[in-house]
Amino acid sequence: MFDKTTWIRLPRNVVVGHGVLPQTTEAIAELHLAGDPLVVTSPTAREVAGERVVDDFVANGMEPATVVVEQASFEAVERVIETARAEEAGFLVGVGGGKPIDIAKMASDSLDMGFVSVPTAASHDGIVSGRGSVPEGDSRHSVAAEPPLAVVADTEIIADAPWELTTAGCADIISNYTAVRDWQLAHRLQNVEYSEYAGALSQMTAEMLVDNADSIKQGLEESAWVVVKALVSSGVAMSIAGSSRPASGAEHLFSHQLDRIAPGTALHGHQVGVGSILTEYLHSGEAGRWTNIRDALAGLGAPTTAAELGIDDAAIIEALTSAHEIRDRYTILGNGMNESAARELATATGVIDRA
Ligand SMILES: NC(=O)C1=CN([C@@H]2O[C@H](COP(=O)(O)OP(=O)(O)OC[C@H]3O[C@@H](n4cnc5c(N)ncnc54)[C@H](O)[C@@H]3O)[C@@H](O)[C@H]2O)C=CC1
Ligand SMILES: O=C(CO)COP(=O)(O)O
Ligand SMILES: [Zn+2]
Repeated sequence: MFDKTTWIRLPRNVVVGHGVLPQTTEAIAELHLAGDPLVVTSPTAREVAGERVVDDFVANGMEPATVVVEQASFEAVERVIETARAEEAGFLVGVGGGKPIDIAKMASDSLDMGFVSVPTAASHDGIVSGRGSVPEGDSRHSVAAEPPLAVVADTEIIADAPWELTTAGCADIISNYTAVRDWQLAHRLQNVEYSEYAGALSQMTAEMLVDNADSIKQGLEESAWVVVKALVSSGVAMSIAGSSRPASGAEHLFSHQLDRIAPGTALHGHQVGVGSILTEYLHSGEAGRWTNIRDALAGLGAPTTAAELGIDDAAIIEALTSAHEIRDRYTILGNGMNESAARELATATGVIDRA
């Protein structure tokens, strides 16, 4: 008997473009959500977009409340949940970079409430996905959470964000190459369920971003457009898969370990980009495609070395040798790398200098 079931949870309205922020109210009206919004934002994002979103809600006859969060923590998620209950909010709107969006996403999952994502930076694909990432104990990877009902990405605002956030978003997309490689390997070796559609979409998204690299330049608003579209596509791939597998393999495990070993030093996307150089080398060897990944990252102005990440060599080796331990996700790291193999890999790829 055929007994497969799948739920693909996707945003209904995705609005991307120059000056679309005021269309947030319209994109939400179409969703027929009941009640008033609770806007979850951060101090900077409030200035660049949050206040305007609140004013537009008021102009449309709503009574919005606001919570300003600074850190991605369960304490912040709890604060949002309590405020939503106290204010009797009907739905949540995350305005900002990855942190306020994750917090709104996680809170809406607990509250069983609709959630809308208004990214002010294109820093990674969490701004459009149904995955939430808040550190808990030793865990840094994402978990299933409420996907946004709508995404409103104003490229004028995103293009004005610090450039490194955009190059981090690019690198998060480029890392899809190795994530899919790891997923296919896990399918072949461990019979992990693989989705051809999600794998192909994720891989194509990385290819299209690299093919369009010429239009990704500091000061060009088109860059924000290209990167946001790629992040949406990557988020859809994760929704089709029902997991982060299409966009997260060993390069993400490496990055999650760096988040523990050297917290707050480098951006998520930049770390996974360097991780991708390393794991592509493991997949295809010295003559393989790792140089294409490195050159694509370098061309976009994303880091390709430990020094450019601002992370010391010892932390790179520690992350490489411990990354296989942190999640039940089979990758090219297998049962783990020993220290000499990790050092050889990191020096062969130029991520660290030979001692
Ligand atoms: N849910 C998921 O699947 C994923 C979640 N994450 C999480 O996302 C977080 C990192 O995301 P980020 O976006 O880097 O963090 P973030 O929300 O802290 O933003 C980074 C910085 O950019 C500033 N910023 C944002 N937009 C701006 C604008 N338009 N103009 C000026 N400044 C602006 C913010 O104020 C902040 O200082 C981490 O907590 C990480 O764990 C990372 C990857 C995937
Ligand atoms: O960052 C992600 C995809 O780009 C999410 O991956 P994780 O599930 O490893 O956190
Ligand atoms: Zn990522």
